[in-house]
Amino acid sequence: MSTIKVEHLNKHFRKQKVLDDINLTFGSNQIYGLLGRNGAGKSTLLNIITDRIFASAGHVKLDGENLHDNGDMLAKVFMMSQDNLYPDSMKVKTIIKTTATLYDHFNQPLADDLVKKFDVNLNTKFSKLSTGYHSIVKLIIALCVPASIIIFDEPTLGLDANHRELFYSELIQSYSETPRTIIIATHLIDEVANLVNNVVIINDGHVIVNDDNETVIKKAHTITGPEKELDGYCDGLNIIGSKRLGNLKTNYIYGPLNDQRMLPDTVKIEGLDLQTLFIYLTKRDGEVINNE
Ligand SMILES: Nc1ncnc2c1ncn2[C@@H]1O[C@H](COP(=O)(O)OP(=O)(O)OP(=O)(O)O)[C@@H](O)[C@H]1O
Repeated sequence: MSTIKVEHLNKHFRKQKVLDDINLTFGSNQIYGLLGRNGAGKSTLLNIITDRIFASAGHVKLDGENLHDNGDMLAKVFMMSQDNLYPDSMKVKTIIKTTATLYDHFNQPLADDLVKKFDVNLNTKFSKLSTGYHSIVKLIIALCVPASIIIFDEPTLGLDANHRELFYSELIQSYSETPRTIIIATHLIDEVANLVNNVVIINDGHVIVNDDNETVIKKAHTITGPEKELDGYCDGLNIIGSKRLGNLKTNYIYGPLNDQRMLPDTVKIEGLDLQTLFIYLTKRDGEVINNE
């Protein structure tokens, strides 16, 4: 069991309220996508979970025990972020070796395999690695440590498309061999949409979506038709955005449809992908998307 509970969490930096009464459960052996716009508070939340910074109020518990200042419990949580934790002059092979000595069950065969697959030069100093390889070295370590909760904060920063694909497939492979709780904060929503089984969206310091992937996608619809028929059909539904193309209008809906209502022949309902859903749910007042 490794369940993280975030309870009534608040964080301000001086007068700026960044997290406002956040309540979340990250369940055992699930993969979470933590999504939010720039500055939404994702890294702040993850830094509080891993006790790198303090909450202004509230708690984070792992299996019922407070994580704050709790070395035994914090040892079960590993976070890969863009923060540099390694000395610049340290060679990659020393970083991996040192990490392996810190963890009893570090997966050395996997580390060796990933070094080959990602074509990492073990003799390069950390400071001399390219941006992508900085991320790759940290990803390899995150995949090999025996923590029961692995957090990735922007794991693919700087990775080319081939290396991103490789990372996602290695993550799935590693998860299927050793299930654990995984939280991925990312802006590459399309790329993780089929990888995560739960979606958490933070906006302006609040959780606005917190559900399993299937439920989220079931509630998300694109409905298109001539304006009058479309608006009649969509009356009372939760319309999160609209756009017009010629004589046709599209409404984006997040929430239940009205099953009792007749669907006009001219109106078509389709699914809505996670990225488009995210864009409309987090759109700011007055912000223009897609020439709406
Ligand atoms: N140490 C700090 N001191 C002051 N303000 C901070 C600090 N850390 C974060 N913030 C502010 O808190 C807000 C949330 O930042 P955070 O890094 O958590 O967002 P994020 O969702 O991870 O964003 P991004 O996707 O751009 O990385 C931002 O407005 C940021 O400027």
